[in-house]
Amino acid sequence: MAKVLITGEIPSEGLNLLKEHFEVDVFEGEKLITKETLLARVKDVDAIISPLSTNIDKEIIDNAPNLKFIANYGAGFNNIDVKYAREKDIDVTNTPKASTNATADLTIGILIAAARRIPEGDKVCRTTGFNGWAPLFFRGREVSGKTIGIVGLGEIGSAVARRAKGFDMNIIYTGPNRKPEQEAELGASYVSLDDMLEQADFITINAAYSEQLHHLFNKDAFNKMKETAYIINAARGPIVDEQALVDALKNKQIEGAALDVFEFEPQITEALKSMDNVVLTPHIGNASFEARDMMAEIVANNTIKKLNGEKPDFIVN
Ligand SMILES: NC(=O)c1ccc[n+]([C@@H]2O[C@H](COP(=O)([O-])OP(=O)(O)OC[C@H]3O[C@@H](n4cnc5c(N)ncnc54)[C@H](O)[C@@H]3O)[C@@H](O)[C@H]2O)c1
Repeated sequence: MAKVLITGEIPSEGLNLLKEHFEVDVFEGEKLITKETLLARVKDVDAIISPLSTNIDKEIIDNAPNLKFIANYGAGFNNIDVKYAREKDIDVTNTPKASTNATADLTIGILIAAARRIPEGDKVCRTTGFNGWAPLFFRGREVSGKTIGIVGLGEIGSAVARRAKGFDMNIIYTGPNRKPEQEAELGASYVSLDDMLEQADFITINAAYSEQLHHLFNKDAFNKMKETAYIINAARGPIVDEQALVDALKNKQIEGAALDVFEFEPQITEALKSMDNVVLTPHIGNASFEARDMMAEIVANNTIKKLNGEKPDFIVN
Protein backbone atom coordinates (compact mmCIF):
# COMPACT_ATOMS: atom_id res chain seq x y z
CA MET A 1 0.00 0.00 0.00
CA ALA A 2 1.35 3.43 -0.93
CA LYS A 3 2.44 5.67 1.95
CA VAL A 4 1.40 9.30 2.36
CA LEU A 5 2.85 11.72 4.89
CA ILE A 6 0.75 14.70 5.96
CA THR A 7 3.06 17.18 7.66
CA GLY A 8 0.33 18.90 9.70
CA GLU A 9 -3.29 18.02 10.53
CA ILE A 10 -5.87 18.72 7.81
CA PRO A 11 -9.71 18.67 7.93
CA SER A 12 -11.35 15.23 8.06
CA GLU A 13 -12.94 15.77 4.60
CA GLY A 14 -9.55 15.09 3.05
CA LEU A 15 -8.04 12.84 5.69
CA ASN A 16 -10.82 10.23 5.56
CA LEU A 17 -10.62 10.04 1.79
CA LEU A 18 -6.88 9.45 1.97
CA LYS A 19 -7.22 6.74 4.65
CA GLU A 20 -9.51 4.76 2.33
CA HIS A 21 -6.68 4.44 -0.18
CA PHE A 22 -3.31 4.69 1.55
CA GLU A 23 -1.28 4.14 4.66
CA VAL A 24 -1.38 7.65 6.09
CA ASP A 25 1.09 9.13 8.56
CA VAL A 26 -0.08 12.46 10.03
CA PHE A 27 2.25 14.73 12.00
CA GLU A 28 0.11 15.82 14.93
CA GLY A 29 2.48 18.00 16.96
CA GLU A 30 1.22 21.29 18.41
CA LYS A 31 4.14 23.13 16.85
CA LEU A 32 5.23 22.98 13.22
CA ILE A 33 7.10 19.88 12.13
CA THR A 34 10.88 20.30 12.53
CA LYS A 35 13.29 19.59 9.73
CA GLU A 36 14.78 16.70 11.71
CA THR A 37 11.37 15.00 12.11
CA LEU A 38 10.52 15.65 8.50
CA LEU A 39 13.79 14.10 7.30
CA ALA A 40 13.06 10.98 9.34
CA ARG A 41 9.42 10.61 8.29
CA VAL A 42 9.82 11.13 4.52
CA LYS A 43 12.19 8.18 4.08
CA ASP A 44 9.71 5.67 2.64
CA VAL A 45 6.80 7.85 1.50
CA ASP A 46 5.27 7.99 -1.99
CA ALA A 47 3.57 11.34 -1.48
CA ILE A 48 3.73 14.31 0.89
CA ILE A 49 0.85 16.61 1.70
CA SER A 50 2.34 19.78 3.09
CA PRO A 51 0.71 22.81 4.64
CA LEU A 52 2.56 25.86 3.28
CA SER A 53 4.38 26.27 6.60
CA THR A 54 6.41 23.11 5.83
CA ASN A 55 9.61 23.81 3.92
CA ILE A 56 10.44 21.10 1.43
CA ASP A 57 13.94 21.70 0.13
CA LYS A 58 16.48 19.66 -1.81
CA GLU A 59 17.63 17.79 1.31
CA ILE A 60 14.11 16.64 2.17
CA ILE A 61 13.49 15.53 -1.42
CA ASP A 62 16.82 13.66 -1.52
CA ASN A 63 15.86 11.84 1.68
CA ALA A 64 12.69 10.47 0.10
CA PRO A 65 13.75 8.10 -2.70
CA ASN A 66 10.17 6.85 -3.34
CA LEU A 67 8.64 10.32 -3.50
CA LYS A 68 6.48 10.91 -6.60
CA PHE A 69 4.17 13.68 -5.53
CA ILE A 70 3.91 16.74 -3.28
CA ALA A 71 0.45 18.22 -2.77
CA ASN A 72 0.87 21.65 -1.20
CA TYR A 73 -2.02 22.61 1.04
CA GLY A 74 -2.15 26.29 0.02
CA ALA A 75 -2.31 28.59 -2.99
CA GLY A 76 1.26 29.87 -2.59
CA PHE A 77 4.03 27.26 -2.98
CA ASN A 78 7.23 29.21 -2.30
CA ASN A 79 7.89 26.78 0.59
CA ILE A 80 8.83 24.04 -1.91
CA ASP A 81 11.87 23.74 -4.16
CA VAL A 82 9.61 23.12 -7.16
CA LYS A 83 12.46 23.26 -9.66
CA TYR A 84 14.41 20.51 -7.94
CA ALA A 85 11.23 18.47 -7.57
CA ARG A 86 10.75 18.67 -11.35
CA GLU A 87 14.36 17.49 -11.90
CA LYS A 88 13.45 14.46 -9.79
CA ASP A 89 10.23 13.93 -11.79
CA ILE A 90 8.06 14.81 -8.79
CA ASP A 91 4.81 16.65 -9.55
CA VAL A 92 3.99 19.49 -7.18
CA THR A 93 0.42 20.82 -6.98
CA ASN A 94 -1.28 23.62 -5.07
CA THR A 95 -4.87 24.45 -4.13
CA PRO A 96 -5.76 27.49 -6.21
CA LYS A 97 -9.16 29.18 -6.13
CA ALA A 98 -10.20 27.48 -2.85
CA SER A 99 -8.64 30.42 -0.96
CA THR A 100 -9.98 33.19 -3.12
CA ASN A 101 -13.12 34.32 -1.33
CA ALA A 102 -11.80 33.78 2.17
CA THR A 103 -8.56 35.67 1.54
CA ALA A 104 -10.29 38.51 -0.34
CA ASP A 105 -12.78 38.85 2.55
CA LEU A 106 -9.94 39.03 5.05
CA THR A 107 -8.00 41.54 2.93
CA ILE A 108 -10.97 43.90 2.81
CA GLY A 109 -11.78 43.12 6.46
CA ILE A 110 -8.38 44.14 7.79
CA LEU A 111 -8.26 47.12 5.41
CA ILE A 112 -11.46 48.51 6.89
CA ALA A 113 -10.45 47.44 10.40
CA ALA A 114 -7.30 49.58 10.07
CA ALA A 115 -8.98 52.52 8.33
CA ARG A 116 -11.86 52.69 10.82
CA ARG A 117 -9.69 51.71 13.80
CA ILE A 118 -11.92 48.78 14.78
CA PRO A 119 -9.42 46.71 16.86
CA GLU A 120 -8.24 49.91 18.55
CA GLY A 121 -11.84 50.78 19.43
CA ASP A 122 -12.45 47.27 20.71
CA LYS A 123 -9.40 47.62 22.97
CA VAL A 124 -10.66 50.96 24.36
CA CYS A 125 -14.05 49.42 25.19
CA ARG A 126 -12.41 46.56 27.06
CA THR A 127 -9.83 48.67 28.94
CA THR A 128 -10.13 52.39 29.63
CA GLY A 129 -13.71 52.77 28.38
CA PHE A 130 -14.81 56.05 26.76
CA ASN A 131 -16.59 59.26 27.75
CA GLY A 132 -19.42 58.98 25.24
CA TRP A 133 -19.96 60.02 21.63
CA ALA A 134 -18.04 63.15 20.62
CA PRO A 135 -17.51 64.85 17.24
CA LEU A 136 -13.73 64.62 17.34
CA PHE A 137 -13.49 61.19 18.93
CA PHE A 138 -11.93 58.25 17.10
CA ARG A 139 -12.11 59.48 13.52
CA GLY A 140 -10.80 57.15 10.85
CA ARG A 141 -10.84 57.03 7.05
CA GLU A 142 -13.73 56.08 4.77
CA VAL A 143 -13.03 53.83 1.84
CA SER A 144 -15.82 54.99 -0.49
CA GLY A 145 -14.54 57.15 -3.32
CA LYS A 146 -10.91 56.36 -2.43
CA THR A 147 -8.34 54.69 -4.66
CA ILE A 148 -7.29 51.13 -3.93
CA GLY A 149 -4.03 49.92 -5.49
CA ILE A 150 -3.78 46.16 -5.95
CA VAL A 151 -0.34 44.58 -6.38
CA GLY A 152 -1.07 41.36 -8.28
CA LEU A 153 -4.50 41.17 -9.90
CA GLY A 154 -4.71 37.36 -9.82
CA GLU A 155 -7.53 35.25 -8.35
CA ILE A 156 -7.43 36.91 -4.95
CA GLY A 157 -6.52 40.38 -6.22
CA SER A 158 -9.50 40.29 -8.61
CA ALA A 159 -11.84 39.17 -5.82
CA VAL A 160 -10.53 42.05 -3.69
CA ALA A 161 -11.24 44.40 -6.61
CA ARG A 162 -14.82 43.07 -6.91
CA ARG A 163 -15.40 43.78 -3.24
CA ALA A 164 -13.75 47.22 -3.51
CA LYS A 165 -16.05 48.04 -6.41
CA GLY A 166 -18.98 47.35 -4.08
CA PHE A 167 -17.54 50.02 -1.78
CA ASP A 168 -17.37 52.53 -4.69
CA MET A 169 -13.60 52.57 -4.73
CA ASN A 170 -11.46 53.48 -7.76
CA ILE A 171 -9.33 50.49 -8.68
CA ILE A 172 -5.76 50.62 -9.98
CA TYR A 173 -3.43 47.64 -10.21
CA THR A 174 0.13 46.71 -11.06
CA GLY A 175 1.88 43.48 -11.99
CA PRO A 176 3.97 41.87 -14.73
CA ASN A 177 1.13 41.98 -17.29
CA ARG A 178 -2.03 43.85 -18.08
CA LYS A 179 -5.29 41.98 -17.53
CA PRO A 180 -7.75 43.28 -20.15
CA GLU A 181 -10.61 41.03 -18.98
CA GLN A 182 -10.40 42.26 -15.40
CA GLU A 183 -10.02 45.83 -16.62
CA ALA A 184 -13.29 45.50 -18.51
CA GLU A 185 -15.10 43.68 -15.68
CA LEU A 186 -13.88 45.82 -12.81
CA GLY A 187 -13.07 49.15 -14.40
CA ALA A 188 -9.51 48.67 -13.09
CA SER A 189 -6.64 50.72 -14.57
CA TYR A 190 -3.11 49.38 -15.02
CA VAL A 191 -0.40 51.63 -13.53
CA SER A 192 3.31 51.45 -12.77
CA LEU A 193 4.27 50.73 -9.16
CA ASP A 194 5.51 54.31 -8.79
CA ASP A 195 2.21 55.75 -9.99
CA MET A 196 0.37 53.46 -7.59
CA LEU A 197 2.53 54.58 -4.68
CA GLU A 198 1.70 58.21 -5.45
CA GLN A 199 -2.02 57.78 -6.17
CA ALA A 200 -3.38 55.04 -3.90
CA ASP A 201 -5.11 55.62 -0.57
CA PHE A 202 -4.95 51.91 0.19
CA ILE A 203 -2.40 49.52 -1.28
CA THR A 204 -3.09 45.82 -0.97
CA ILE A 205 -0.50 43.18 -1.80
CA ASN A 206 -2.03 40.04 -3.32
CA ALA A 207 0.80 38.84 -5.58
CA ALA A 208 2.34 35.36 -5.77
CA TYR A 209 5.75 35.55 -4.10
CA SER A 210 9.02 35.41 -6.00
CA GLU A 211 12.52 36.69 -5.11
CA GLN A 212 11.82 39.66 -7.38
CA LEU A 213 9.20 40.83 -4.88
CA HIS A 214 11.48 40.65 -1.82
CA HIS A 215 11.23 44.04 -0.03
CA LEU A 216 9.22 45.59 -2.87
CA PHE A 217 7.85 47.76 -0.09
CA ASN A 218 10.98 49.33 1.34
CA LYS A 219 12.04 52.77 2.59
CA ASP A 220 11.87 54.27 -0.92
CA ALA A 221 8.39 52.89 -1.58
CA PHE A 222 6.99 54.17 1.72
CA ASN A 223 8.57 57.59 0.98
CA LYS A 224 6.51 57.81 -2.19
CA MET A 225 3.16 56.93 -0.55
CA LYS A 226 0.59 59.46 0.66
CA GLU A 227 0.78 60.45 4.32
CA THR A 228 -2.81 59.30 4.69
CA ALA A 229 -2.23 55.95 2.92
CA TYR A 230 -2.52 52.41 4.29
CA ILE A 231 -0.60 49.29 3.29
CA ILE A 232 -2.26 45.87 3.52
CA ASN A 233 -0.38 42.59 3.05
CA ALA A 234 -2.21 39.26 2.86
CA ALA A 235 0.22 37.67 0.38
CA ARG A 236 3.68 36.84 1.75
CA GLY A 237 5.63 38.58 4.53
CA PRO A 238 9.01 39.21 2.85
CA ILE A 239 7.37 41.51 0.26
CA VAL A 240 7.37 44.16 3.00
CA ASP A 241 10.57 45.31 4.73
CA GLU A 242 9.12 45.34 8.26
CA GLN A 243 11.77 47.62 9.73
CA ALA A 244 11.16 50.16 6.94
CA LEU A 245 7.42 49.86 7.64
CA VAL A 246 7.96 50.54 11.35
CA ASP A 247 10.05 53.62 10.46
CA ALA A 248 7.48 54.89 7.95
CA LEU A 249 4.69 54.55 10.54
CA LYS A 250 6.76 56.23 13.28
CA ASN A 251 7.71 59.08 10.93
CA LYS A 252 4.09 59.43 9.83
CA GLN A 253 5.01 58.85 6.20
CA ILE A 254 1.94 56.61 6.00
CA GLU A 255 -1.09 56.43 8.28
CA GLY A 256 -1.56 52.75 8.95
CA ALA A 257 -1.02 49.13 8.03
CA ALA A 258 -2.78 45.78 8.17
CA LEU A 259 -0.74 42.59 7.99
CA ASP A 260 -1.83 38.96 7.81
CA VAL A 261 1.67 37.72 6.94
CA PHE A 262 5.09 38.58 8.34
CA GLU A 263 8.63 38.93 7.11
CA PHE A 264 10.02 36.53 9.74
CA GLU A 265 6.87 34.47 10.24
CA PRO A 266 5.83 33.23 12.73
CA GLN A 267 7.86 35.97 14.49
CA ILE A 268 6.32 39.44 14.35
CA THR A 269 8.51 42.55 14.54
CA GLU A 270 8.08 43.72 18.14
CA ALA A 271 7.51 47.42 17.37
CA LEU A 272 4.45 46.62 15.24
CA LYS A 273 2.68 45.06 18.22
CA SER A 274 2.63 48.32 20.17
CA MET A 275 1.25 50.47 17.33
CA ASP A 276 -2.48 51.20 17.45
CA ASN A 277 -2.57 52.08 13.76
CA VAL A 278 -1.48 48.56 12.79
CA VAL A 279 -3.90 45.63 12.51
CA LEU A 280 -2.29 42.20 12.86
CA THR A 281 -3.79 38.79 12.09
CA PRO A 282 -1.94 35.45 12.35
CA HIS A 283 -1.88 34.32 8.68
CA ILE A 284 -5.59 33.49 8.61
CA GLY A 285 -6.37 34.69 5.08
CA ASN A 286 -8.01 31.45 4.03
CA ALA A 287 -8.85 30.16 7.51
CA SER A 288 -12.54 29.63 6.84
CA PHE A 289 -14.21 26.24 7.28
CA GLU A 290 -15.31 26.43 3.64
CA ALA A 291 -11.85 27.11 2.18
CA ARG A 292 -9.94 24.69 4.41
CA ASP A 293 -12.40 21.83 3.66
CA MET A 294 -12.16 22.52 -0.06
CA MET A 295 -8.34 22.54 0.13
CA ALA A 296 -8.38 19.21 2.00
CA GLU A 297 -10.54 17.64 -0.70
CA ILE A 298 -8.28 18.98 -3.46
CA VAL A 299 -5.07 17.60 -1.92
CA ALA A 300 -6.72 14.23 -1.18
CA ASN A 301 -8.25 13.81 -4.64
CA ASN A 302 -5.02 14.88 -6.30
CA THR A 303 -2.98 12.40 -4.29
CA ILE A 304 -5.42 9.60 -5.19
CA LYS A 305 -5.21 10.57 -8.87
CA LYS A 306 -1.43 10.73 -8.95
CA LEU A 307 -0.78 7.49 -7.05
CA ASN A 308 -3.32 5.73 -9.28
CA GLY A 309 -1.41 6.79 -12.38
CA GLU A 310 -3.63 9.69 -13.45
CA LYS A 311 -2.54 13.29 -13.98
CA PRO A 312 -3.32 15.43 -10.93
CA ASP A 313 -4.87 18.90 -11.25
CA PHE A 314 -3.01 22.16 -10.64
CA ILE A 315 0.59 21.05 -11.27
CA VAL A 316 2.84 24.06 -10.62
CA ASN A 317 6.24 22.70 -11.77
N1 LIG B 1 -2.98 35.30 3.66
C1 LIG B 1 -3.28 34.07 3.30
O1 LIG B 1 -3.67 33.25 4.13
C2 LIG B 1 -3.19 33.67 1.87
C3 LIG B 1 -4.12 32.73 1.37
C4 LIG B 1 -4.04 32.36 0.03
C5 LIG B 1 -3.06 32.90 -0.78
N2 LIG B 1 -2.17 33.80 -0.26
C6 LIG B 1 -1.13 34.38 -1.12
O2 LIG B 1 -1.76 35.10 -2.17
C7 LIG B 1 -1.04 34.85 -3.36
C8 LIG B 1 -1.94 35.08 -4.55
O3 LIG B 1 -2.90 34.05 -4.64
P1 LIG B 1 -3.83 33.90 -5.93
O4 LIG B 1 -4.68 32.72 -5.69
O5 LIG B 1 -4.45 35.21 -6.26
O6 LIG B 1 -2.72 33.55 -7.03
P2 LIG B 1 -2.76 33.87 -8.59
O7 LIG B 1 -1.68 33.03 -9.18
O8 LIG B 1 -4.13 33.79 -9.14
O9 LIG B 1 -2.32 35.41 -8.68
C9 LIG B 1 -1.02 35.84 -8.41
C10 LIG B 1 -0.85 37.19 -9.09
O10 LIG B 1 0.45 37.70 -8.73
C11 LIG B 1 0.89 38.45 -9.83
N3 LIG B 1 2.33 38.69 -9.77
C12 LIG B 1 3.34 37.83 -10.01
N4 LIG B 1 4.52 38.49 -9.93
C13 LIG B 1 4.23 39.78 -9.66
C14 LIG B 1 5.00 40.95 -9.48
N5 LIG B 1 6.33 40.91 -9.59
N6 LIG B 1 4.37 42.12 -9.20
C15 LIG B 1 3.03 42.15 -9.09
N7 LIG B 1 2.24 41.08 -9.28
C16 LIG B 1 2.83 39.92 -9.54
C17 LIG B 1 0.50 37.59 -11.04
O11 LIG B 1 0.45 38.39 -12.21
C18 LIG B 1 -0.86 37.11 -10.63
O12 LIG B 1 -1.85 37.97 -11.13
C19 LIG B 1 -0.56 33.40 -3.21
O13 LIG B 1 0.57 33.15 -4.02
C20 LIG B 1 -0.25 33.32 -1.74
O14 LIG B 1 1.09 33.62 -1.50
C21 LIG B 1 -2.22 34.19 1.03
